[in-house]
Amino acid sequence: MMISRKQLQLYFVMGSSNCRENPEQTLMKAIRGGITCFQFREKGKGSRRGRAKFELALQLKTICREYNIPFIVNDDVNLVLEIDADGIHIGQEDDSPLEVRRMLGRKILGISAHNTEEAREAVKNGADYLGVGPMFPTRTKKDCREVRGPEVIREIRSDGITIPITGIGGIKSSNLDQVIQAGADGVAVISTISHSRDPEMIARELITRIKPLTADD
Ligand SMILES: Nc1nc(C(F)(F)F)ncc1COP(=O)(O)OP(=O)(O)O
Ligand SMILES: [Mg+2]
Repeated sequence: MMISRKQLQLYFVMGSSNCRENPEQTLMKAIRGGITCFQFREKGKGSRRGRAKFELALQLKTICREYNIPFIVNDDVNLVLEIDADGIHIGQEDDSPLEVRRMLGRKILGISAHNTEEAREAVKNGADYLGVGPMFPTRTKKDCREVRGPEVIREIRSDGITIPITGIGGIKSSNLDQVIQAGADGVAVISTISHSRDPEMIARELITRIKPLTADD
């Protein structure tokens, strides 16, 4: 299963600990506002485990399927298989991409990359898209690598890498154009939407800015 450049335009990443209200409500509002892809990233202090994590994943997947939004799971290959998610996102410290690809078959495989070497390796290992960041300072991911900014996307593109790319890390309305002009097909956000008092309005504001900057498929 592929993921299109258009589906990567506004990629909402969220877990219950990122939300002001309940995650189902936050996701529904973000979808109404126009997000184009969703990642369930249930991680960190206060995140759900075991059965509670499974049930929340199922609920959020059901909502995404209703609105034809790709449902990606962060890190957890078994959960992807248990709930038949559309794909997975893994980073440099997670399971090996070749092993994950073997287990997932044709599902979407997203891989984090922080430089051209990691990007090239990820493409060789069959990534369907790259998540590159952190673009700007972020408080969401405590163990993130150094902030390199949109320049690293420009470097990856000038290395001849053409697969879909989304930028992540500290992205908001006022800085997303730099990420797309550097060569990303869209942006991934967590707290810009999940901490907002009006997730629908902020998602709409973001996608309205993104659309004119990105080529349609
Ligand atoms: N979760 C992510 N999603 C993306 C996305 F593609 F959505 F932009 N890019 C990068 C990451 C970071 O992935 P990783 O380095 O494994 O850290 P964590 O598992 O803590 O998220
Ligand atoms: Mg990870």
